[in-house]
Amino acid sequence: MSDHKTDHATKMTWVPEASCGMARAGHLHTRHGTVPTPTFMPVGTVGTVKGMTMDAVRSTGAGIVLGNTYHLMLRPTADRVQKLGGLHRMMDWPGPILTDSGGFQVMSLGALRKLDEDGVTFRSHIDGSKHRLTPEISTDIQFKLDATITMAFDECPALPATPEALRKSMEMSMRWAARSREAFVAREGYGQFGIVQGGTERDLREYSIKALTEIGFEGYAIGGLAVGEGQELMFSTLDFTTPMLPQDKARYLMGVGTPDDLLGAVMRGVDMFDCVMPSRAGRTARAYTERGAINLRNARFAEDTRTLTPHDDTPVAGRYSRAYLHHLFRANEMLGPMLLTWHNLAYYQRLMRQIRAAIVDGTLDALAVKLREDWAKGDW
Ligand SMILES: CNc1nc2c(CCc3ccc(C(F)(F)F)cc3)c3[nH]c(N)nc(=O)c3cc2[nH]1
Repeated sequence: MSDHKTDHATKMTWVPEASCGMARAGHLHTRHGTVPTPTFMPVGTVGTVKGMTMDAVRSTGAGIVLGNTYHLMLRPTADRVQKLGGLHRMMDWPGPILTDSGGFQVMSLGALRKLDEDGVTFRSHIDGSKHRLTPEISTDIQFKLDATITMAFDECPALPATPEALRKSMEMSMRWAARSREAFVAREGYGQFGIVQGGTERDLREYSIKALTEIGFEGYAIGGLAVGEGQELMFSTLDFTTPMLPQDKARYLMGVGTPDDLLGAVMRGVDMFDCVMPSRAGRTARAYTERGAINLRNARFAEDTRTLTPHDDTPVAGRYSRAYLHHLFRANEMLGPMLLTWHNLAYYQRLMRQIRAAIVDGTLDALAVKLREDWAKGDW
């Protein structure tokens, strides 16, 4: 058995196909299949994309789904997921799975957290039981989950924060990144992503990228954003951050975003995205369409026989009227959130396919103008 440290298994790779300005189109090759980028990854927090069967998720064109260390370590526990054959088998998803390392969720969901240099101690938001996460524990949990892409264990500081507080937090996250890499078991087609921190400070982002690229990861996430800084500050941070990242590795902007966020971030060199918005909106009667978002609980839809979108490329879009969806939400029927989550995820995947095609044929700027015009028009 080779010592996994020296094991030269070819880990996952990202291969460029085309570029248009800062935007890139490529393919992420992994042990569980190849995914075209840019790509939007549906959030599958506790081993399910809420309200969706995996067949439905696949029908939208999704390539990678997300899972979460924080939630799964609490329930059903990493040992049980491992006993059940890992996340792929448990949730019947043969494609790549990316798991977050849990630190972000501890700070946003966990109770009575105690953060120290070694890691974080917290109480479960489910039953109050005491738990600990460190770079080593998080990396080991992600191994047991059989994550295709493992995220380094980091701290995502709340914004606004002073440059001094951001520097201290980022430097600790870089020490945790080294420990996460040390604990990572290299396997053919699997990979681990480092997470760039440093808030909106150029010098801190530069320091963080230097630290992570010296350690060496299969991909790099841009963390510490989409925490209330607003789109303008997020974009200006991307403007100086993505050019400093390795050209030949995938970039993942964590927690982003609205359709307009995705478009702007792809144009600033980002390849991978995750966001709870399309699925959470689907559960709250908010539908994303080519003309912006609409709230289907609104009485104006009660007899609107039109479908949500002219596209009929999913079992939802071409079949159900707004009036029917309005009725389902008013009646509090579970089919409402199911159909609308399906529609919203399909809309996000269609948007990413449109953006990718425009990068390949060099028409991204024209597409951006058209998309923003239509979103601004509002419902037809
Ligand atoms: C919403 N804004 C945001 N989300 C952020 C996230 C969570 C991303 C995530 C991953 C997986 C799931 C899963 F539930 F589907 F599994 C859910 C959410 C971050 N995660 C880490 N590690 N560092 C960051 O610095 C960071 C910054 C983030 N800004």
